[in-house]
Amino acid sequence: MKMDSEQVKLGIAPIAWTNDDLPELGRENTFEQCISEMALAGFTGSEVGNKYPTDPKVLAEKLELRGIKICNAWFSTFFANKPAAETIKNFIKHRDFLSAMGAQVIGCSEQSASIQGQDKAIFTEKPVFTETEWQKIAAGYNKLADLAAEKNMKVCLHHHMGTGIQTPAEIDKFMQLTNDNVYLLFDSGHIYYSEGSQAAVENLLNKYIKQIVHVHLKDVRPEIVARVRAEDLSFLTGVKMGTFTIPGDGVIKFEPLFKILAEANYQGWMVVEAEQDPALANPFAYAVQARKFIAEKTGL
Ligand SMILES: O=C1C[C@@H](O)[C@H](O)[C@@H](O)C1=O
Ligand SMILES: [Co+2]
Repeated sequence: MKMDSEQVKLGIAPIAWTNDDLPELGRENTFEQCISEMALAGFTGSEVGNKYPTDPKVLAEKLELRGIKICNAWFSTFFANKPAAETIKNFIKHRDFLSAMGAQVIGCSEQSASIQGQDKAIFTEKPVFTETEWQKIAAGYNKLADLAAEKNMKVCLHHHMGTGIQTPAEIDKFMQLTNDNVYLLFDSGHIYYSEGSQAAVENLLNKYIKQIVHVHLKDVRPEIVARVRAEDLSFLTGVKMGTFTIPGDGVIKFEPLFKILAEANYQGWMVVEAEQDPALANPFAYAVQARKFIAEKTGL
């Protein structure tokens, strides 16, 4: 399915080079190596990792040399279990940094009670929000959306394993409770991991296609997910074992996803995000392979 390169841009996340959730993975990889290899592999966008310069001017100079733009950076919200003012204060700083970098979306995840970074069984110990918590979350995201709009930006929710907004029902609840200016970040890997079927991935994309403003292209190795489930392992143990990989290297069929996006005239970034152990999965080699796969399937 052909996609229009004027409308859809391709990025890649630094997490394959250096994993912020597991700093021992890729500690040796430098920021310069990471962005140079992204560019060499044919990507024009990146998200932000913890080795990136925090001064927008310095960061922009390094990226411009390589033809790369910042398209998003992860932001953690804690509306259910901390005072809203705390999240809002941090959000404004994050928003202003991303705005200075020219990004148009802000991908957020509700991290209250999240177990994604903890040594807990990912399939059985995730949080479930109470009605009061849902109300706090919805009010908080409505506020963030208004703050983002002040800079002509959009807030989108990253549904994520190990959080209270992981399953289709939880995503539906979030989208119903929030205003129309709160959008969705679609992550193919997280919805497959949660539900275990291609149908769930396609259903979510189809259902919210008009409200999806950012896409993470992530593939899943089902044999690793089966072990994580059978042995009650944590999310990060799974990552180290190879839960995720680049599109085209796992179980997800990406052709139907590209078709849904193209037919809906999706405009925005698609970001390859495949955290693996860089000592086992060379990030540059995987980036080149991912870029080739996307070119073959979309013409981008
Ligand atoms: O967008 C993401 C950011 C990472 O920190 C996270 O754990 C990863 O799985 C993801 O989808
Ligand atoms: Co993601």
